[in-house]
Amino acid sequence: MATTSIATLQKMKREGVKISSLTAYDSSFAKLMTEQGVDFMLVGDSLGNVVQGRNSTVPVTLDDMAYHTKCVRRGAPEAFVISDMSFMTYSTPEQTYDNAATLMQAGANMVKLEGGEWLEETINGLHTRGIPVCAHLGLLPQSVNVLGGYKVQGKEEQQAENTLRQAKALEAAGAQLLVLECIPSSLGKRITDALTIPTIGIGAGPDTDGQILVMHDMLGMNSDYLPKFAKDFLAQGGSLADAFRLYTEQVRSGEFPAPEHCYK
Ligand SMILES: Nc1nc(=O)c2c([nH]1)NC[C@@H]1CN(c3ccc(C(=O)N[C@@H](CCC(=O)O)C(=O)O)cc3)CN21
Ligand SMILES: CC(C)C(=O)C(=O)O
Ligand SMILES: [Mg+2]
Repeated sequence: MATTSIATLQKMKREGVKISSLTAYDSSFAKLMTEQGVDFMLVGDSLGNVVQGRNSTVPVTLDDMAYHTKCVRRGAPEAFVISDMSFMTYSTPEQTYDNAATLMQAGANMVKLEGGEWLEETINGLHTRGIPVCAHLGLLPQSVNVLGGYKVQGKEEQQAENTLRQAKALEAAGAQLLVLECIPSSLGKRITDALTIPTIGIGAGPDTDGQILVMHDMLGMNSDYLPKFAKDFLAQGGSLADAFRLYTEQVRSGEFPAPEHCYK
């Protein structure tokens, strides 16, 4: 399989080919999902929830992220891998450069940071120093204690305009990819249309340039509670390989996400 790069993802946006991505935390799953056509993987700090059994991503450390990034990289030597910068590892630009370097040297191709305009200088500094950046707007799970829960963001028109403005600012600062989490489909479309960089949605509607899900959610493993945007592909696929293959097929065809996975 051809090696994916940021250039591949840019081309997919230009040509209207939907991007399929999943979180990955270990080598075995990274290998399997890459073989089934998943375009890129995110080593998400959601590992705090699904691997470590915590109730938020706040306790996850940079060492945790580096460890799982190494595991994923070993399973998929040619894949495009993004690693989340964990809580409070990107508070200042200087601190961010050191910590991002640790993740890049662990095997990441790009790092992801949660937040808006306050990150402009940091993103520009990373980009200038050769570290590609994925931004993340909408619901920011590392801010769950500020938000008071995991809620849909950008429902009011003023909030929506604010998010759109931040998206443009982060693109201008050098972000090359943007994750949009838990926002109305209409806002997902507005932001996607306004940017030249690809947008990757999780609960952001069908019109983002690509989709991402937490692997455990798309395998139906989150037994107590599944977010509205999740879908169990193992139930339909019958095997892990088929679940990953079906997911990519349904993202490509636009069958996923369906209206029941989206916010109005
Ligand atoms: N397993 C797992 N899946 C995830 O998607 C995920 C994690 N863990 N951990 C980190 C964050 C937390 N995330 C979450 C968690 C819950 C909702 C959720 O329950 N959303 C409500 C919105 C309700 C509303 O405001 O209307 C929903 O019903 O979908 C959303 C995102 C996404 N990330
Ligand atoms: C939900 C995705 C986008 C994420 O940031 C994570 O898995 O940590
Ligand atoms: Mg994350």
